[in-house]
This record gives sequence, C-alpha cells and structure tokens, in this order.
Amino acid sequence: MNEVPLIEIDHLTKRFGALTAVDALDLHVRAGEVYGLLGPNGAGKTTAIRSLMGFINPSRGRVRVLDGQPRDLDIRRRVGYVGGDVTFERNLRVQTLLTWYARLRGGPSWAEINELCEQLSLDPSRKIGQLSTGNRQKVAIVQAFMHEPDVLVLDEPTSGLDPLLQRSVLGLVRQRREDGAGVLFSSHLLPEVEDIADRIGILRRGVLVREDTIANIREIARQRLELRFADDIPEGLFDGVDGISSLEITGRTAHIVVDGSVAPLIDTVAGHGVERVVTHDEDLEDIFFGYYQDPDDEPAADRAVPGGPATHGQDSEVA
Ligand SMILES: Nc1ncnc2c1ncn2[C@@H]1O[C@H](COP(=O)(O)OP(=O)(O)OP(=O)(O)O)[C@@H](O)[C@H]1O
Repeated sequence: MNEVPLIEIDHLTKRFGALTAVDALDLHVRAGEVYGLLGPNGAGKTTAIRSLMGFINPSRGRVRVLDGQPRDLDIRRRVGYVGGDVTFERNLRVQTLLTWYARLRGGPSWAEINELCEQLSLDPSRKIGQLSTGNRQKVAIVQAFMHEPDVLVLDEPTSGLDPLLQRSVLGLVRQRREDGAGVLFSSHLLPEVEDIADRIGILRRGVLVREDTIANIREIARQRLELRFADDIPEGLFDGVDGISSLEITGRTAHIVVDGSVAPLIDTVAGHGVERVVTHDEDLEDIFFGYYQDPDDEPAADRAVPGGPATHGQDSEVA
C-alpha cells in the first residue's frame, strides 16, 4: 500500500505584501479520505488551495500532489479542480469546452461526459455565456470529475447550486472516495462538510487552529437536550447523573447540557414518562463557531508581518 499522502502541504506560508494569508500550514490528505477545510471568509482557504495547485508560489514551505509537482502535466491530468477563479470562454458551447478538457486529459469519451451532464441536469448544447451562475458551476464540476481523478481539490464546489444539486455533488465526491481518491474540500458551511468529510481542519486568520476526525470532535462535543415530562419532574431526579454540565427546569421541561455520552441521563429518565425529547443539533456547530469567533478579532491589516502595509496583487501568478 502506498503510504505517501496524495496531497501534502508542509509548512506552507503565503504572504501578500505585509499580509500573511496562510501561516505555516501543515495538511495531508490520504487515499480514500475526504478532508474538509473550513474557515470564515478571508481565513486563507483559497490561498492555500491555489498554492497547492501551483497557481501561486508559496512564500515558504512545500506542496506536493500525488508525490509530484502540481504543475507537472502528468500530475495535473490526474487531478480534478473546482475553484471560484475558473472562467470559461463565453462563446463556446458546453460540449465543445468539455470535449477540449477531455482531450487534454487523454479521455474520457463523450458518452461518459454526457452521462455526468445528465446527472447534473446540464444542457451541453448551451453556450457558456448563456448559462446561469449555477449552471456554470455545473460545467466546473463536470470538468473536474469527468476523468475520474485520483485527487480532487474543490474550493467551495457547491456554491451557487441548489440543495438537490449540492447533494448530487456530494454523491460524486463519495464515489471518488470509494474509488480511493484523496479529496480536499473547502467550505464555510459546516453541515455540508460534516456530512462528507473524514477529517476537518479549521483555518482562522491563516492558521490551522484545529484538525481532527469528525468522530473525535463529536465525541467531545456537548449535547443540549430538552426533555418534556408528562407529569411534574421528581425532586432530585438528575442529582449525581454523570455528564450533566448544566440543568435548568422550567415546569415539566428539563433543559440539559451533557458532556460526552447521554447514556447515564437516558437510564435515569427511563420510566419517568418523558413525552418528548428535543435535541439541539448544535454540538459541532458550537465548536465550530467557537473557532470562528475571535475575541480579539482585528482588521486583517493587524496580522501584517513587519515590513509595510498590506498590498493587494503582489503574489507571483504562474497560472
Ligand atoms: N492576490 C491577493 N493579493 C493580496 N491579498 C490577497 C490576495 N488573495 C487573497 N488575499 C488576502 O488573503 C486573505 C485570505 O484570503 P482567501 O481568499 O485565501 O480566504 P478564504 O478563506 O478563501 O475566504 P473566502 O471564504 O471568502 O473565499 C484575505 O485577507 C485576502 O484579502
């Protein structure tokens, strides 16, 4: 088994003038793994991804894809990429464009591409310039998935898509994972990543502030429950129950926060006529927003490295 990660980002730093957009980022994605890269606007997700793809040069650090250089054509052929910065020639028909992409990658057949278009309800006879934003996004998705790449780098791939299509895209990602591909998937929507990622990393101000498996994050997560009883709640019912970190009783309803397993609580209330249980599915979100909220959040310029004001457009473009 090949142990080399399919995506390797080692100590990546990217500065734009005085602004450090990505700060010493280490991130690896293995075969058969979906890695969800989360973070608020401006956290550095796109910058990390563009560095990974070789579109911009890192200030420091190293990136490797499929144990090679992302700009290498043989590597590029095995990668699928969706990013907000892709623009297509407006006068081309979808079919012409997709056929051209297919040729660059040494396949697939038009029948295969067309099947993918059908799956996403994309009409290949339309001109790019006539498409809605969502339909243009579908073109980006089809070109990224059509050659069944070993690595997928997806920068907010579902933006502009309705929920049904979002689900289709997540289905395509799952399929690639089952075939052993490594997937880096950026988003600022926790629920979509939570659903699909094996691990997540949270970027804030260019720094990876947390990285873990979804399972681990869930395990330590708090759960908020509301238990509504048919009758008055017996005095002292919750005394000494393991895991309860907060309890508030209003009438016949108990509002409870549990750390870790809810098993002791459930055992305790069994047989006491609980009529309704409401769980607030905000455990992961709580953690997530905890990282999003930055108590000393300052304007971006405040994270400038010494040496002058933040300057836009100073990166070395190599696309
Ligand atoms: N070419 C550039 N020149 C100067 N600054 C840039 C450049 N590209 C990005 N930045 C800055 O780097 C920081 C990180 O931006 P980036 O687009 O990577 O964040 P993001 O996490 O992808 O955000 P979003 O979710 O809004 O796409 C931002 O402060 C942004 O203004």
